[in-house]
Amino acid sequence: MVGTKRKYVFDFDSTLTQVEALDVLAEMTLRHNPKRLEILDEIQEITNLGIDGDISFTESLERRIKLLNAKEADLADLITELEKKISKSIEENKEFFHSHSDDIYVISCGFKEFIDPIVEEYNIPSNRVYANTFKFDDKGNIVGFDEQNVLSSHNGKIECLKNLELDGEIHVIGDGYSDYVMREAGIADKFFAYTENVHREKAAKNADYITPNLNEFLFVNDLPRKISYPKNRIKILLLENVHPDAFENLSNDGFSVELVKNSIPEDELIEKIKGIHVLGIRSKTQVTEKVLAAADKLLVIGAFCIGTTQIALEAAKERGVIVFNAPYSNTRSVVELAIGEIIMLMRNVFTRSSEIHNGKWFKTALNSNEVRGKNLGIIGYGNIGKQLSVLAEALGMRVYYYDVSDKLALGNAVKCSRLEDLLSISDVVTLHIDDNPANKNFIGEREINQMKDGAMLVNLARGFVVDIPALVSALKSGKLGGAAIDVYPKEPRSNGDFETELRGLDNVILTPHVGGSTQEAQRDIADFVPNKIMDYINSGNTVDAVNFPNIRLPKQENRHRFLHIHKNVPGIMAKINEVLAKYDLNISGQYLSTEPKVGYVITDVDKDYNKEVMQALKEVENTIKFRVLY
Ligand SMILES: NC(=O)C1=CN([C@@H]2O[C@H](COP(=O)(O)OP(=O)(O)OC[C@H]3O[C@@H](n4cnc5c(N)ncnc54)[C@H](O)[C@@H]3O)[C@@H](O)[C@H]2O)C=CC1
Ligand SMILES: O=C(O)CCC(=O)C(=O)O
Repeated sequence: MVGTKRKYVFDFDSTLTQVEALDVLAEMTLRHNPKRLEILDEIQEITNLGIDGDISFTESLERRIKLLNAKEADLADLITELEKKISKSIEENKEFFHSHSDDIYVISCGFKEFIDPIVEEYNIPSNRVYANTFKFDDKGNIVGFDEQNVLSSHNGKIECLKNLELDGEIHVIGDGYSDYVMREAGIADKFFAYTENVHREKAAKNADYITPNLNEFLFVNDLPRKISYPKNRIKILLLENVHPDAFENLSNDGFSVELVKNSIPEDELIEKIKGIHVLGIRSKTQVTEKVLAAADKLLVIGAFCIGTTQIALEAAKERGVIVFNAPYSNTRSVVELAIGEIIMLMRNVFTRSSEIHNGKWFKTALNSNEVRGKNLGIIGYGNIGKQLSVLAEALGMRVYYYDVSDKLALGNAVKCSRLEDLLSISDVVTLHIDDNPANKNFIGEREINQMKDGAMLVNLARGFVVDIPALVSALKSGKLGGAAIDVYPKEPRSNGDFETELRGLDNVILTPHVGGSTQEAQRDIADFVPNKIMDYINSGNTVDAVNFPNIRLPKQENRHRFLHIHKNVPGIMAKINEVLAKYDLNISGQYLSTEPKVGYVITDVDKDYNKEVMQALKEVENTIKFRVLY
């Protein structure tokens, strides 16, 4: 055991465990009581009044025990329940309790009958647990508590700690007012407000330090801990109203997450990005080289969408910033909208609908056609294009497709090797090419002229791929029979006014870039992208990264993991391995993946090593980023 001068005094309820034990006991004993809910509320209120110091603790205890109606026999079940409710970060750091056992005390206003067996697992013996004890009658009913015990009285913890006469610096870790007062009374040196389970304003306000979990406490005190860096220190900024599930997923894993509704312009982002470890965006936020240069802590960018050209991907790579996207989450949503729009355009539905909105009845079959048997030309036969192909065939359409890459036809779809072949045969042309800047003005006057007279154009890809003035003039002249446009060369950063030359034209469906905006897609993205982010932060995995060598890593158990991102220059791996050899590390696995510009090497090592090796690895020439994970 390691002996130190410092002593650690832990509270029990809501600190070592996630719950207040007497509340759990009440849930059990009142299970069959018809007034259960009322009594539970009352007990909870009394608990809080006691914890916050608003009524005397003795009074709180007396009133609760009376309402509890518990028996000695209930305690075994309570202990079983509490064993399942140990605070997450306490459970993770069992090793700390074992290695520092001699310096750890529990001072609680709870009861030894259930605290002792719980903390025994954490190597804290009964003689270092200070708590109340129950009084039982001869039938085994809990009828009271030992009133002589100082802990049953108001501010009893002060008295208890004083009586212990501990030497050395005393740190108190707890969630309530009764913990803080030990510091206020001058018998503890520091009070850490423990907020993993409950954030009590009074305790937090009076704390020397607010610790959201034990990892943070161990980190700031440089004590042995399960994880290298407390997750609450990792700051995540999510822009553009990403689905709240993303916030939940990332916060539940312990990260500090901020949600912002809109996209923010470059100059604001340059300021806001400082100190941020993870940035989440959708299609509007431009992550430029200047933004990346200001991003002093940035590790990952999550694009909560498919497209990633809004991000300076190369610059991110060179700075060791990994980019993930959600390549499939909104595919189906785009496809369904495309199908709907194709039918609406072919039936001229929006024209008819606008007429009625304007008070005009015009029943006609003019320019209204079924899609069955018509030719659909899909440009870009990727994830969206292919799925659309299958659904369109199911509706009886004849599908033609064109793609720059060689793509296998699904169903009876026919591949066109020249764009003009597709344009000249299609009744509806739909664009699903990617957001590569080279696709600018992909459909212009020349391509429109190659289309059938009266054909329809659908664009759910990117605004810049269509030359809008050419489209407007083709719609006005009647060369094209209609269009459905979801994306625009310039889109606003947030909801509000918007102007486009396409406004007011007949049989033109205009939507505000909502192809992927369904509950299903956004929920799926909010699951997919955070998982990628967490996987990289927590274990170094880069599988599915858009701009980075992909490495799928095995889980490391009982090892430390070195993540080294470097410029891919000759001899760099030799230098890294030279350092590892110099410090005599025992390597259990090494994984390397490189791209022309960067290399990513992961080394799993035995836990005992000279920590100077970390600085030495950071100093290897051409190192971009270095992290240790455990
Ligand atoms: N409106 C919206 O809300 C949404 C729009 N999108 C857009 O849809 C695009 C396509 O998405 P996915 O199908 O998932 O992408 P994908 O990458 O699976 O497919 C794109 C296909 O286009 C092909 N392509 C690229 N340039 C081409 C060209 N000049 N000529 C012919 N083929 C070309 C590629 O070879 C690839 O097969 C995304 O890049 C994004 O810009 C995606 C999701 C939602
Ligand atoms: O809904 C979004 O934020 C963008 C959808 C999109 O265009 C994409 O996923 O690339």
